[in-house]
Amino acid sequence: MIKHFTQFENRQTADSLIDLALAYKANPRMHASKGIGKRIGCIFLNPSLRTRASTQIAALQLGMEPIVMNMDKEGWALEMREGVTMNKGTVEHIKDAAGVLGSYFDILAIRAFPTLTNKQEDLEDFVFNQFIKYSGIPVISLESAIRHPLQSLADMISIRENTAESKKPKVVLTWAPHIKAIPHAVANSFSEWALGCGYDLTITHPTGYELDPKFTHGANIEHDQQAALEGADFVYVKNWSAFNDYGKILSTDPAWMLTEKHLKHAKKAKVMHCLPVRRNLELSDEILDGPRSLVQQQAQNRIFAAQAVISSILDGI
Ligand SMILES: NCCC[C@H](NC(=O)CCC(=O)O)C(=O)O
Ligand SMILES: NC(=O)OP(=O)(O)O
Repeated sequence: MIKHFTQFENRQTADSLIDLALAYKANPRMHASKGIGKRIGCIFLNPSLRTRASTQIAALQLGMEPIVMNMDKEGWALEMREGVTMNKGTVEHIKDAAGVLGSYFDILAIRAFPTLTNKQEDLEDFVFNQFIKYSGIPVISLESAIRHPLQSLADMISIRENTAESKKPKVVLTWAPHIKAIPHAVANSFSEWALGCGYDLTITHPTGYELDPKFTHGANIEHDQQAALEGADFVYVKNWSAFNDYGKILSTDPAWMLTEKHLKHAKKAKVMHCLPVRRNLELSDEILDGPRSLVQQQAQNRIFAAQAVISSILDGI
């Protein structure tokens, strides 16, 4: 039983969510009436393909009614700050909006990306936490300013499925080039979950791309990408913008894009990415279309990750 799902809690909870997700993968309708009469609201303040579809499928497989609201495009502009005179662009205060949502739904799920300009606000996960504060019901993160726990849970499921029981895999998170300033959430959460699940994690990136140490404490940081990749069992490819020089792009060096050549000393490595991926910028076609790629499996596991999380929250309602 869990209340909110916003981050890695502990190994035991993670292991039981992974077990439950794998049980749902084997038998998606095994609790088809568990959520009958219950409603989940999925609130998107940013675009999504996988999270939007997989969360609805997960809820439907439990008998729940999902309602999706693209508040960024179709909702009133929300005021998040306390005590302001709303005489500018914002139309409705989060207190009022989240209060209403809390009365309509049994579970609320929110996607709220970072500003990448206001570091303090992003680090507090301000927008996401305003929904928790004012809705008064269980909340699931669909990717907040600093974390993407449903993605990480799906990633841990995918690693488990591709690891022999006796083996402790070497997991590498490698930075990749991008043309835009990209959030830290996926990289933060992947590090938090991989370390929390007891994996041997190496993170490699150009200097200046150090992540928030709160999420990477215990990982081996290696600036030499070749050295980091040696003997890897799993290579997670992801771009993120600088954390210290907040939200900045410090490098677009194409040499960091993972290709087969980079994996000559990691012959068995499986390659992961949360998607969407910019082909031949972040990751090469040859890898994405080849036998190493786990990206489709990861995306499929998003359904069962969400189903395990929703089911565990339903246990407490
Ligand atoms: N939810 C999965 C990733 C979402 C987001 N990617 C992006 O914004 C990609 C945008 C682009 O490629 O233009 C991220 O990395 O946090
Ligand atoms: N991986 C992921 O969260 O994808 P979407 O942004 O499409 O939901």
